[in-house]
Amino acid sequence: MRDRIGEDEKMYKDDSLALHTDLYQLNMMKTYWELGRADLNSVFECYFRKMPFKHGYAIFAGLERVIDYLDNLSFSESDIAYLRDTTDYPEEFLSYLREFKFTCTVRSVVEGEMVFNDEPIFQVEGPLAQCQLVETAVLNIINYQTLIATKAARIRAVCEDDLVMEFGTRRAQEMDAAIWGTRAAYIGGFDSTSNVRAGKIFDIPVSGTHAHSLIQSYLDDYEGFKAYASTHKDCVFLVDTFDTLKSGVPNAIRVAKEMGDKINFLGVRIDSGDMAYISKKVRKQLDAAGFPDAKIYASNDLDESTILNLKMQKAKIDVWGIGTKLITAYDQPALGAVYKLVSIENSQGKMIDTIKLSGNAEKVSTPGKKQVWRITGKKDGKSEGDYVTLWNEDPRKNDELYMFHPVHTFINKTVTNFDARPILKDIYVDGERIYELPELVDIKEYAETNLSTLWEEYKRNLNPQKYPVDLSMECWQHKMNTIEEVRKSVK
Ligand SMILES: Nc1ncnc2c1ncn2[C@@H]1O[C@H](COP(=O)(O)OP(=O)(O)OP(=O)(O)O)[C@@H](O)[C@H]1O
Ligand SMILES: O=P(O)(O)OC[C@H]1O[C@H](OP(=O)(O)OP(=O)(O)O)[C@H](O)[C@@H]1O
Ligand SMILES: O=C(O)c1cccnc1
Repeated sequence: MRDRIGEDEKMYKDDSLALHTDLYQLNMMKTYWELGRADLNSVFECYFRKMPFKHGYAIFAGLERVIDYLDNLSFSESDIAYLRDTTDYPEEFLSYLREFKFTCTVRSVVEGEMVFNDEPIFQVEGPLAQCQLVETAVLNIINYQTLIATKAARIRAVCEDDLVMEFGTRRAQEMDAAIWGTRAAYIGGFDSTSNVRAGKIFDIPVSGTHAHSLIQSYLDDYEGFKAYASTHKDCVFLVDTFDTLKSGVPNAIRVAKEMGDKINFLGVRIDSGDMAYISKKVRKQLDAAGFPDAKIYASNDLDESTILNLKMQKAKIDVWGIGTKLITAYDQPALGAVYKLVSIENSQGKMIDTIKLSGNAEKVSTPGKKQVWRITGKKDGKSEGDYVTLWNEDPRKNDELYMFHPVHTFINKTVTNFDARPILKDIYVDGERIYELPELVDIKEYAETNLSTLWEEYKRNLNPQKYPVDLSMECWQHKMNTIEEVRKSVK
């Protein structure tokens, strides 16, 4: 009998995340282990192929959770017992898993960094079986969090300096998505969350108004607002339960006047109807009643395109509450990041770079262990593009850099007077973590300053210019040679 928390609970007391992987990873580990290949040195790299939401940049998020996963990666007794019950793995292999210790070197871009398609954003180097095991969880985490941080950045871009509140928990794809999605949204530019636990765990500012149910429970706007106001100092009244202009706002004003200094009447929230039309009317009502500083909050299936449209219509909205469309990445539910083997030790102990071919030129992987360099003009501090090199290259040694499109090579430029910054940083060296996680506010601030190095042309939400992600000549030539070699070998 396994050691369960309770009869009805599926969780195990010693639950671990080691089995948060696809069965095929364990099956491949078994092959490597049985045939003496488990400890061959290997390099895997993670990247995505298309910009999410057709946005000009993505914001990397997920490293904190990946670190939490890797720091604690080991098979528990119940994991081993489960595998014993459900697979034909021999005891020796189960013992190998029981002894498992993560000893890889991990490099990653840091959270808040701008990242682009077709460049490595995460790299794992070490024993083949270990690199293989972590693929699923690493992709699971990075795919989701990077997607949400990017969606948040798109929303932040149209909201300009307005406050943006995250309201997504109730619509999120379960609890983990709510918690980590909220954190990613904060990195991407949101100001606060409604999720109190996320506030507690990550120190994100928590904020909120009240729901229709409060008003419904009193069957009346006035009674509902009065009740809330008599029990809270800060008040934002939800005014659209029955009739925004005829009842909601007039009663909010009445209560605000009656309560005077006893409350901070922060404003009203609108959650339905034509928000351009209604917000303008509401603004007039509040101003006429002597509350020019009261803010108008809006929510209801908002996203960057409705917000932009509302702004175009000169809607008088000051604060935006965003749930569903952010937390579910409604218009693009997956980032599509992949994790590919780029180099493997052969039987003579030599590293051999590998490739995955495809009929589609953009899907052909780039062989070899690589670094990504952010190239920035020294004069203006603006990013010129990312330059992907083989590991042993250092563009800082060059006075000028020839940057060309890896598929359409006629698109090229020569860059001089530049800084080159390697963006893949050491996180673990031989299994030992050497990277200290920054505070979340610092990550958020980093994302913001990082973004200021990007030309406006790459930042607009609609049809942005394509930011260059180029291969160094050596890296490109190496890719061409490898393609040629593989083609010959399969003939
Ligand atoms: N002026 C506007 N311009 C563009 N989009 C708007 C405008 N006003 C509201 N919207 C958006 O249009 C959608 C309207 O949703 P819907 O048709 O469900 O109306 P609703 O007001 O929520 O309905 P109900 O009154 O039944 O709650 C929402 O996504 C909302 O954010
Ligand atoms: O629209 P979203 O972007 O997803 O933002 C979250 C939504 O959640 C609440 O509505 P809900 O109907 O769940 O509860 P309510 O009774 O408070 O309106 C809130 O009023 C928002 O409309
Ligand atoms: O505080 C709010 O207004 C809120 C919180 C969650 C979802 N919708 C609204």
